Amino acid sequence: MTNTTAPTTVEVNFDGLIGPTHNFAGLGPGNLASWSHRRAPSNPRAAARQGLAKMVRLRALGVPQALLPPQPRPNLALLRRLGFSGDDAAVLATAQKHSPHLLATAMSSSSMWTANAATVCPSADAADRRVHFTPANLVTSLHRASETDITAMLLKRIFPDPRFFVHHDAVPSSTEMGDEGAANHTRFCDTFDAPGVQMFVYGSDSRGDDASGPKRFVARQSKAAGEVIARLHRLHPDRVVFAKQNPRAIDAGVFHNDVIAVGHRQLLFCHEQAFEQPSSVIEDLRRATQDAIRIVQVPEERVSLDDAVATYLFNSQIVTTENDETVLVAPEDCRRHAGVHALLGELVEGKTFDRVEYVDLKQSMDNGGGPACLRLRVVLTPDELASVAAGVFLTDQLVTQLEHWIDRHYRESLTAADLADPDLMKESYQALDELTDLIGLGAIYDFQT
Ligand SMILES: NCCC[C@H](NC(=O)CCC(=O)O)C(=O)O
Repeated sequence: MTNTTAPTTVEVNFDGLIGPTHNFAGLGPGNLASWSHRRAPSNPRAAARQGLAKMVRLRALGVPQALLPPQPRPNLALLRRLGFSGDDAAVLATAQKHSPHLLATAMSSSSMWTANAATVCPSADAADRRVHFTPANLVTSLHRASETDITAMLLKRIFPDPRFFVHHDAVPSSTEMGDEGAANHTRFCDTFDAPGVQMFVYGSDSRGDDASGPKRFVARQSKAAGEVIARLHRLHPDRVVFAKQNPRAIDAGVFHNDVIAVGHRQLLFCHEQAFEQPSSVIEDLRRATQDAIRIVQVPEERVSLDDAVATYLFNSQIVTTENDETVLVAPEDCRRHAGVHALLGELVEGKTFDRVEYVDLKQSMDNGGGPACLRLRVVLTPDELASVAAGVFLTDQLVTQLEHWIDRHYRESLTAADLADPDLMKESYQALDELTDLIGLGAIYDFQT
């Protein structure tokens, strides 16, 4: 690589920095890992270190890497709104006494999974040539729905210039318009500067075919939300595809489509059970991309739906490195599973991927969040990139600072009983206060004013 290369449009990964109150509370609807680890002790320091190490790996591959800071927890405003009163310590203590579930809701570090923060459309796809953001309403669960307002605020701070960026309100919060953001949204393109085709995947259709929906778990993403976002983001209808999730997959633990499918440039890598009608999805994608798309479907007999969910194979990230290699960044669990590991060997041999790199994200994985859940992809032209708040981009210096910051502020372990500890609240606010300074965002949270 020479440094005379002209600046190009890039895809930046915005990973959620895992917060100091990371814990396991079994809060994720239809999320088997979250449920099976409920009330297990968590390791916030290890969690944050694992997430940061993943960001460092991606940056080393030549992928532009930035972060979104954690949201303030405890969410005292939420607890007060739920009727817990008194001073801060009393609010925490009464919540713990009367509803440990609501206390955990107000302590969740779930904003780490930034694939659910928003749906983002690059300027090349929008009629007004601006980047569009719609924060997700996450209406299915209270702990996640209470992320939306802060997410919207953070995105406006980080992408402030109205010449380049449009920030929409979240889709109205109603179960018929459930929206979980980019986890159910995939964009296909040749190079990042070229116009893309966007696929909106949904589990429920408010127009009344819910009899064919999942039986065991809730469908979190609605078709209506995707339609709203496609309109707001001013996408060309010929370049938008809607695809319905297979209800059997949702019932097997595929609570977001990114548990079963991942796209990058013109490649869609998915399980054959991902969609209700795979052949019509393929046909629609072929038509919209004018046959440019390559689809690699893994059959059930190679990897069962249950094994796909258990290993999070399809929650891998696919990236193009600075040497123009296509690399799959997969959870360690895929290396440990003989069948999945063998399949990945074949995919490398067959040149679907040049290489597979494995990352240890155990703390996030135990709550149902793999590599792809932890990142929000934002495609930016050089001018757009130059206008983004610079402090959120990883640099060698920031990495060292964050490592020290985590080690200084995060507890090694947390149990459900610790969640009401007023010292944990102080530690968490103190950590975030230093962090927002470190990344140049200043005082942005209520507790800082
Ligand atoms: N994209 C991955 C999201 C994982 C997330 N898990 C959670 O919220 C678990 C939280 C807990 O159980 O403490 C979810 O299910 O939405």
